Amino acid sequence: MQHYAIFLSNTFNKQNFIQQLLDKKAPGLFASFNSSDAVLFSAYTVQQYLLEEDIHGYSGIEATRKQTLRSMSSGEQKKVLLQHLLSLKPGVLILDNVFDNLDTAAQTSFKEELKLAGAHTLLIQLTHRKRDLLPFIENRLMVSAGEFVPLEGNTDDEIHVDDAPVPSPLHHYKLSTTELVRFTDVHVSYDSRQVLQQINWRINAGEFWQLKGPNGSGKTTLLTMITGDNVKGYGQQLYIFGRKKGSGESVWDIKDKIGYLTPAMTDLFSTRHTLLHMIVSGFVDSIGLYTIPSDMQLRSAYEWLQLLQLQHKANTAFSKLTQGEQRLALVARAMVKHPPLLILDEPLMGLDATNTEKIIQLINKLAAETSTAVLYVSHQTEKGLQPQKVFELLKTENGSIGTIHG
Ligand SMILES: Nc1ncnc2c1ncn2[C@@H]1O[C@H](COP(=O)(O)OP(=O)(O)OP(=O)(O)O)[C@@H](O)[C@H]1O
Repeated sequence: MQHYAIFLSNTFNKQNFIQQLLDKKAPGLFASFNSSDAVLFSAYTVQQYLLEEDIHGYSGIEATRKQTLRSMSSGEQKKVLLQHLLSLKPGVLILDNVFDNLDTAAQTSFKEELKLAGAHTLLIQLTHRKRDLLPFIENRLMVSAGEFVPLEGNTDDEIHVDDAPVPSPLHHYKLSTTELVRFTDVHVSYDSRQVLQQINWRINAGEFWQLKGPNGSGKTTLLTMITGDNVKGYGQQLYIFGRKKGSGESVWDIKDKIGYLTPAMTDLFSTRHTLLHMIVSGFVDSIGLYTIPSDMQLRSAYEWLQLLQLQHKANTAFSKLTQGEQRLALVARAMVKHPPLLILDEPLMGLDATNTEKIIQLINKLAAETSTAVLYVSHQTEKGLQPQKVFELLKTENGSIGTIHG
């Protein structure tokens, strides 16, 4: 079987290439794939099944699970999708950034399953990270001047971001406490299954934390309890910005003090908003800009674009930017108001090595040069990221427990 692993940069038109494979109109080297039906494993496919479940109450891939797809963690959703696609015994399986969101154990078991599947299914792996290339695929390609050519080098390149200062805040938050978040002996169960036990964690002003843990360990659950999007905190010793959960605090007050980024937000900006307006919208927490920005806000947004070295794209539609540029802009948007707490949920998902490095350097800089507390969430240790402390979730039979390092 002639499998292919293709290393891509974020500038390649991946969607178009995938569509050609699905339509059996693949060009040149890949024309031999056109005689077989292809299926796609990607974050987009998961989204499609979630939509299906939202509309019809059933996605069609969760048959072996009692739980809905929507309530599963992102890693669990990907595992279910792979099982489903492999059960179809497709002629061609396109793997788009297959290891995103997966912890080390899941990556190992995916590699084994894909190797077995490779005996009867042609695999085309598309990845933005060389370290994710499937070891058993010998045909390794990259794109150069629009052509597929043999891959050069086995390590990801490194880059450095501009050293301009972080723009100053336009407004200073007045908080009654320096303790932004406190969990004391907090536990969470879903349908009588305990997923978190005895969580004890404090996040103080200005600290730089990483929240880490394998798939399904409860990272999203903890995050949504902090942002006010999860009712599990009520009646427990959970304090957000000094107020006990359920003591009449407003969710909008909480959200006002938090800057938030998850890669899924990218799709929300599909309209014609310019990059500049998208950054400004961070001042008012809207998705896109619907109010007239003040001169100060516009000036500050330009300063952010300077830091990102994207001034020349200020009036470009956000949807027309490369994936790396969009992600840089979303970090800036979450940070423009210098919130007391900045939450970055898997901010590197789907990025190539160059953009990964840029975002990590930007995050380190924000944490070091501002008084914002940064909470970085991912399942793995990120090379180059410099959190002061790590809150690590470890799964046990009775739900995850948290340990603190650093
Ligand atoms: N509404 C819900 N109903 C039932 N189970 C749920 C619900 N929400 C979360 N869970 C379960 O709680 C556990 C923790 O999920 P959570 O999404 O917090 O994990 P995670 O650490 O963010 O995982 P991942 O890295 O895969 O995104 C998972 O086993 C998930 O299936």
